[in-house]
Amino acid sequence: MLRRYILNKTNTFINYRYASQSMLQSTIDDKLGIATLVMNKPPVNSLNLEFLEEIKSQLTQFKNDKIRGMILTSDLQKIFCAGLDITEFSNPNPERLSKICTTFQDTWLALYLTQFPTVAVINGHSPAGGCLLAMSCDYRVMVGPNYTIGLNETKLGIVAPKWFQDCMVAVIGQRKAEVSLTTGKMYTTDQALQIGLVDESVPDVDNAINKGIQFLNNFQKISPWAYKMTKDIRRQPTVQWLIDNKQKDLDFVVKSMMSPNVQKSIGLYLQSLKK
Ligand SMILES: CCCCCCCCCC/C=C/CC(=O)SCCNC(=O)CCNC(=O)[C@H](O)C(C)(C)COP(=O)(O)OP(=O)(O)OC[C@H]1O[C@@H](n2cnc3c(N)ncnc32)[C@H](O)[C@@H]1OP(=O)(O)O
Repeated sequence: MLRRYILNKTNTFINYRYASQSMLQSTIDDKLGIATLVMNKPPVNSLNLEFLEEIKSQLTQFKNDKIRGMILTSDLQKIFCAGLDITEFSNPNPERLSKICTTFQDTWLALYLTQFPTVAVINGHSPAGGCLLAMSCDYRVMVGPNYTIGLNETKLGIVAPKWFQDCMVAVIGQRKAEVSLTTGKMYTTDQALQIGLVDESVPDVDNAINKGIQFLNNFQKISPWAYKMTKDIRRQPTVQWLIDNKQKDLDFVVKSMMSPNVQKSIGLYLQSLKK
C-alpha cells in the first residue's frame, strides 16, 4: 500500500528493486535523489540476523548510489518495527547470538552515521530496537495518535545496551532518558512529541511522507560535506564508546542473555505475547 503511494507520488523512480526475500523494498527518486527503504517482514518487522544483514547491506548500497536522503518506514499495518526478534533470545545458540549482536552493532553504526540525512516515518508501533532505528535517523515523523514508541527492555527483564541508552540520551536528554529507560516506558505519539522523542506528529502516512520529504528538501542547498562533517562531530560522542568496546558489549549481551534469570523473564514475556 505504502509502496504504491510512494510510486504514484513521483513517477520518477529510476530504481525500484526488491532486496532478497522481499523483506526490504528500496526505491530511489531520480529527481530528488531521495531513497525510500520500506520494511516488510510480517507480522511485525522483527529484527533477526537475516533482516539486519539486509538492512546493513542496503545502507551500503545507498552510500554507493550517492543518494541525497533516505526515508525509513514500514509496509505493515500498525507496526513500524517490533525490535529484535525475541525468539532469538530464547534458549539462544551462543554463536548465532554473537553474530546477531555484531551485525546489530554494525547496522546501527551504519545507520547512525549515514553520509546522507535520514527520516524515520514511524507509521506504527515502535518498541525497543524499532525505537532505536527511529532514534538513529536525523528526523522522526510519527503517525498518531494510536501508536507507541520507546525502549521497553526493562519490561522484558533485559538491559538495553549502553549504545541504545546513549542514543536515547542524545535525542531526549539525560533525565528524561533515565526515567524512560528504567521504567521501560512506551510513549503514545503525543507523549513522544511532548518529550522530543519524535519531531512531528501527523494523522496519516501520506502526511508523514510529505513531512519527511520536506525535511530532506532542507538539504538541497547544504553541502553534503558540511552536512556529514557536522553530523560526525555531533554524533561522535554517542558512537565512540561502542567503536572502542564492541567486544565488551558483545560479551555483556551474550553473558546476560545466557543467565537463567534472563531466560526465565524472556520465556514469560514470549508467553504473554502469544496470549
Ligand atoms: C536477538 C539477539 C540479539 C542481541 C544483540 C543486541 C543486544 C540487544 C540486547 C537487548 C536489546 C533488545 C532490544 C529489543 O528490541 S527486544 C524486543 C522488544 N520488543 C518488544 O517488546 C515488542 C513486543 N511486541 C509487541 O509489543 C506487539 O507485538 C506489537 C509490536 C505492539 C504488535 O502488537 P499486535 O497486537 O499488532 O501483534 P501481536 O502482539 O499479536 O504480535 C503478532 C505476532 O508477532 C510476534 N511478535 C511480536 N513482537 C515480536 C518480536 N519482537 N520478536 C518476535 N516475535 C514478535 C507475536 O508473538 C505474535 O506471534 P504469534 O502470531 O505467533 O502469536
